Amino acid sequence: MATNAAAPPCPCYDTPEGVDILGRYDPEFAAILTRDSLAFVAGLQREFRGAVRYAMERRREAQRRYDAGELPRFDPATRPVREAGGWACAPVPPAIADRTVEITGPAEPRKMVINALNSGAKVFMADFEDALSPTWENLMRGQVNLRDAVAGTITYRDAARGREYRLGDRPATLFVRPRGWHLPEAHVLVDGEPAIGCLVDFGLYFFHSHAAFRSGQGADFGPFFYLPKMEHSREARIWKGVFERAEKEAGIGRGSIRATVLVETLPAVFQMEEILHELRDHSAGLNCGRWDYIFSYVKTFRARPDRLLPDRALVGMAQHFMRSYSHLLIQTCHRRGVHAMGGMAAQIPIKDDAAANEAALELVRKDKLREVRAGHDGTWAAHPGLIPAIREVFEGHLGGRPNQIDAAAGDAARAGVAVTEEDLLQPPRGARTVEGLRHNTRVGVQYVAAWLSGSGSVPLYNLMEDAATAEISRVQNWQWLRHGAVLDAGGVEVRATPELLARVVEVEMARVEAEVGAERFRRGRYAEAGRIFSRQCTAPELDDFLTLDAYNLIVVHHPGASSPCKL
Ligand SMILES: CC(=O)SCCNC(=O)CCNC(=O)[C@H](O)C(C)(C)COP(=O)(O)OP(=O)(O)OC[C@H]1O[C@@H](n2cnc3c(N)ncnc32)[C@H](O)[C@@H]1OP(=O)(O)O
Ligand SMILES: O=CC(=O)O
Ligand SMILES: [Mg+2]
Repeated sequence: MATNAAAPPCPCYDTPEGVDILGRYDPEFAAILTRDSLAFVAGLQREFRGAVRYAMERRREAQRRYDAGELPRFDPATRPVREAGGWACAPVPPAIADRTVEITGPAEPRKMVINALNSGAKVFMADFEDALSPTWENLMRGQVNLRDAVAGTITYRDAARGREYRLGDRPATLFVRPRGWHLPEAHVLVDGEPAIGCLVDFGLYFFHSHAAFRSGQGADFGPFFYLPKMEHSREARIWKGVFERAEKEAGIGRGSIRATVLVETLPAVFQMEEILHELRDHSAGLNCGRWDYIFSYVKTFRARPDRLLPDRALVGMAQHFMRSYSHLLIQTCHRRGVHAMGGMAAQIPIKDDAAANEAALELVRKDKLREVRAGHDGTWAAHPGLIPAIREVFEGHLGGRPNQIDAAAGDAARAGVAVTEEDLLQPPRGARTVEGLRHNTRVGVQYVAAWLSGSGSVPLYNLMEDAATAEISRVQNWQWLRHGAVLDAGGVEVRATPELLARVVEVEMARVEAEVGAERFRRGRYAEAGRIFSRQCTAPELDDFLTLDAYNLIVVHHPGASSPCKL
């Protein structure tokens, strides 16, 4: 009997004991997902998963207390940490003394990574978080891009436009933002369970790049990270443990790794000193993640009809609670000797209308001037086209100094120690309108459609939209419906109800279809996005994260991807 010729061995990842890869096999990804790098990631999972589970349970428990009427506040138990004058964070590494302008963008596409590194910004924050839809392809390509960026070998050819991309002479210094603690990575199983997403992001990048980074960009320090969405210093303590383990395994000095923590949840603003204290040997300061912070304000106060937000467009840094947050962050960082980073203005360049473009740039300039006058040491830019204007504002104000950490100057310092719990919680003021409900819906649906299709940051109506800004749209609609907010409809008052939202979704979906064209609408995931967004806005209980709920829709399993080969 004739036998089949031996089948070619099926390509699959070579995994250590207890690790399974369910994502598509690709030889490029296999160079990232090596047996040794996966063993490193698995070690992190096994040591820290219990602590992460506990921290997530404590988040839920705190929320139950807020739902019952308790307000977030400074913790009396950690008063000594806040009031002690005798401690400071480790000195700032010379390589990141000057962070006046930082560009952010997703770690994939590759072209964007090169553009960001060449943008003239001091730092590029490569994002696995708000700006990246965490598909397997994006995550793995992002890892490939960052490895090549650190090695200095990253190039890209845009065949359609006949353009070559390569690194310039003075690339920005790389920071990497892994996902938040709450997100799983369903394509990597450790002991049969989905891995913790941020430990996959951190672990793979650290494993492949720490040596090249430290001998190149970091000048003996690094790698550098941004840490998102924490709610309590116990979560920073887990990162400290992760860093110490990584440093030990890599044989590099304790305190090499540095991280800037985004203060972008309402509970975390009451924990800034404690977070810096936990990370004091690894700290690279704090950042005002203003968009997630607004999202978190709504989420924390989900049960309270007295905390309804006005239209999203009115909740800016001029609101008392936002200004107080930025001032307290600056005071805290400067007291402890680290950078107080500003946040993201949502405007991006407008290509086809010079006057509108100038108006957008002016808004960015004003925002940045407010930041640097308040005492921020640097800030974020969403787009390379904004960097000259932002640099001019920051460098003009700093007058040759790399930062103003020691200056004790600025509005925040002048405000003294006066930022109180009441300041931080003061409800924002402004109108609530049906147009606001419509705008939230139009933006939310388009963002979810883009995210499901693999794009985590998109331009919509001349603004940058990412997971954080989209979350505001979602939770604001939910909050208004939940509490039956009275909305202004051009002089007439109407109440937010599920029926009103259903009508708004119908009208806005039709408008989006007309704007993007019937063909793109049909091929895109707009209808699915409309259903998800509506469901989320009308859910009896608020989902913690839009991206957690929608994550299953972007998971694509290839069960034969890791050894022993099962195909
Ligand atoms: C709330 C937060 O977390 S904020 C931080 C997370 N969010 C982000 O990082 C958003 C970053 N910004 C972006 O993703 C983009 O600017 C967008 C999606 C908003 C707009 O991008 P585009 O539609 O590509 O803009 P546009 O067409 O004007 O781009 C012009 C060029 O600039 C490049 N570019 C635009 N933004 C960036 C960026 N942030 N980094 C690097 N390059 C960029 C584009 O790749 C394009 O390059 P090319 O000329 O070589 O083709
Ligand atoms: O991550 C930044 C934010 O504003 O959210
Ligand atoms: Mg954020």
